[in-house]
Amino acid sequence: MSPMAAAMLSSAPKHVFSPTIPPPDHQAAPPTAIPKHRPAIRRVFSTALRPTVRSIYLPDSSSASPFHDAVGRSDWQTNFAILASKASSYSSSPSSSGKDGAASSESTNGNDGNQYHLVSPPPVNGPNQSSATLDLVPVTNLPRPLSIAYLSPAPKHGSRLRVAYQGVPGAYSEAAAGKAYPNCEAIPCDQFEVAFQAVELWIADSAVLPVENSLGGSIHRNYDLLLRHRLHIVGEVQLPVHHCLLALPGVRKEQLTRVISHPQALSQCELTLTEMGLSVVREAFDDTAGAAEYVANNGLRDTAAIASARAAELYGMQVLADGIQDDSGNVTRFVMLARDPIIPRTDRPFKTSIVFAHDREGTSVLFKVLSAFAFRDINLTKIESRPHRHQPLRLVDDANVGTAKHFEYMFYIDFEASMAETRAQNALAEVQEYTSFLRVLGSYPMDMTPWAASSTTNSSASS
Ligand SMILES: O=C(O)C(=O)C[C@]1(C(=O)O)C=C[C@@H](O)C=C1
Repeated sequence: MSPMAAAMLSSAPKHVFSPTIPPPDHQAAPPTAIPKHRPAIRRVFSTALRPTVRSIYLPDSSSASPFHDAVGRSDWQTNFAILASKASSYSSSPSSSGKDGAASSESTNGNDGNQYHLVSPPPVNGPNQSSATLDLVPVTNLPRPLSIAYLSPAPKHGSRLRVAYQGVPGAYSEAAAGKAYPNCEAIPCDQFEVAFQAVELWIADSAVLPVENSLGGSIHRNYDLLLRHRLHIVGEVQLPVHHCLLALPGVRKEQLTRVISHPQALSQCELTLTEMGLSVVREAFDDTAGAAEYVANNGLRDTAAIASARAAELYGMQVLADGIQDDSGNVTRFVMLARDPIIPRTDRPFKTSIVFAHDREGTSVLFKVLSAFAFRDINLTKIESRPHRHQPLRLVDDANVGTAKHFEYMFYIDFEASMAETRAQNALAEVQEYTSFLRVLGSYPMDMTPWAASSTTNSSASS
């Protein structure tokens, strides 16, 4: 890899900031760092068996220690978090004098039933020095040192790869996680942002999140989060999305007054729902499978959910109509995110994702950026613009009179080339000249797996 590519991929923060752009909201936590001032993620079980990462933000003062409860606890909790909270939960004992200048040491039973080993430091000024602070260290269950195995993004210690996704089991994102990382342990998160945090806090090894759908378009929230967080795109998966209309067993279409689902799913089925002649209001829900679970848990006989066939199975729902997406070739593209970038290669098709902003007036900057790729015959597969949150408006007129303002944007581009290729490095070197901010979000293998259009088309949607 050339020095330029290496610099771009290994030290993203170095080349990304311009004086006009403040640093991101927070940085990825290094493995051993305990997030003292970071909002806590706390686990809440919404069903007895299903751990879901939910973002309930608590002020740090609500925890007895800065470590305790700093990360969500659950079955899949990493040894990191267990170690961190153990290390912090050893309570200090009332003070006790040391004996005759030597460190004292004796055993006692703690309130928690553990046997503790009392250790006091030697008194500094002789035997009568009092109130040496005691550290209580449990004799049993001593904290074990971290080993290199826990510092690896890949689970070399024999466990399965932990992959965070947004939604609950049965969500399309769960299926995408399974396609991206076969045999992974999929970790449900209640929000996209929580999935980012789960990776940053080493609760998960990777996250798989949707960025665009062939019918519904971009999932803007994830574009914004890509910029606010420091994770790298290490891959992509395209998932055919086949929607079903689900209702409680025995419910007929005529009884329905409401359809709930993820906004993307609702928009992907809009025409079909209308054609089906349903007299229903549409309501947004956090995710498709969560909508099905909600209908099932609350016994709602007037409400249907748009979700997958797997969600129907999981939550005991009846499939009223199958294949209700407006196009049989409905596909959602997901990105795979990790704490570290992968090394770009040239032996297979790669894609690179970048984001940039410019602070020069005039529209020709965008034209120049695009021409940097066109000139080198690099195909662009996606362009997205998002409001520049730190600098939403630009004053064109110094006098600030009239309406001489225009919106400022961040531009996201995906192009078909690897950062290991000279033409891609040269294109980015040129782009850097025109822009005030440039960040490579990732250079990763393209998903080339052929997928068949859904065999069930919307015309088969029937009760
Ligand atoms: O709600 C789900 O099941 C999701 O996985 C989310 C999501 C999305 O955000 O676009 C993923 C794929 C489908 O396009 C519909 C919804």
